[in-house]
Amino acid sequence: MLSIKNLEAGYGKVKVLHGVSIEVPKGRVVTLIGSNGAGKTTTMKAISGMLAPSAGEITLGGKNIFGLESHRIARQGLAHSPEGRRVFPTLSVADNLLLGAFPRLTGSRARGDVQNDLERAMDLFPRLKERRQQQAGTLSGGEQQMLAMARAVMLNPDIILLDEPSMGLAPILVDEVFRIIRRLKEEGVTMLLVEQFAAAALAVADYGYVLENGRIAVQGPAEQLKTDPAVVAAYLGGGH
Ligand SMILES: Nc1ncnc2c1ncn2[C@@H]1O[C@H](COP(=O)(O)OP(=O)(O)OP(=O)(O)O)[C@@H](O)[C@H]1O
Repeated sequence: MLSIKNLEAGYGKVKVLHGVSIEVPKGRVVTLIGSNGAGKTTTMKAISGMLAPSAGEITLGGKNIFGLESHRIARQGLAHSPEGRRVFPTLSVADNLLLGAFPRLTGSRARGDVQNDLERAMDLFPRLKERRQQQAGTLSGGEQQMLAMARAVMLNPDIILLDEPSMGLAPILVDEVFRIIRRLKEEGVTMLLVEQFAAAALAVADYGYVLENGRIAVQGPAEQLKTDPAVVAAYLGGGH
């Protein structure tokens, strides 16, 4: 499905990724873990076109998406729910969600029934359903984060990149986010997940990669990583 080979990217002259290779098979959840500054967000941005990668190969369903502009990559069926709360503050919750479907309406992908998808997104995110007419800018931070995630779902994508969906959320909302990820997985949605809660990410994922200083240091089935002494010591110790 999504195949990344020897990806290199950075900011100006500073190289952050030094040849990252990741495979995300169809229907699977793959997690990318690593400490602060390892390059997780940079990897996600380079895949979705928010940042222009400098070298490597990226294909989605066998088609090249390396170096394409982000809106073209979205049309190919890749949704990116970025870190932070990127919503349109003056629009309602429902209109934010409808905008999530926009790339697919203007692209070559099937239009599908947008209204149906809106109802499906509301069912997945009950908190948003209760607030569908509320201005997005007046939602709580956690709710805005959920809205950003729901908007990615609205693209009806082949794959969703989720960058720290639980960041800054109260514990009860973190549980809700993971419940939603689990449900999307049951529906067969392919996901690449970056998460600060490595244990929770490995519990939902099929496979994991550990990024250290812009390189993949360890990879393996999630079950295996959960008991890997180096991974446990660095990422699954107290507090995670
Ligand atoms: N816009 C930018 N300009 C310059 N350097 C940047 C920029 N964004 C990130 N970096 C640097 O790139 C490196 C990797 O950052 P990145 O955000 O990808 O890490 P991360 O693994 O996602 O970290 P975190 O878990 O803290 O979000 C860091 O050293 C960071 O300072």
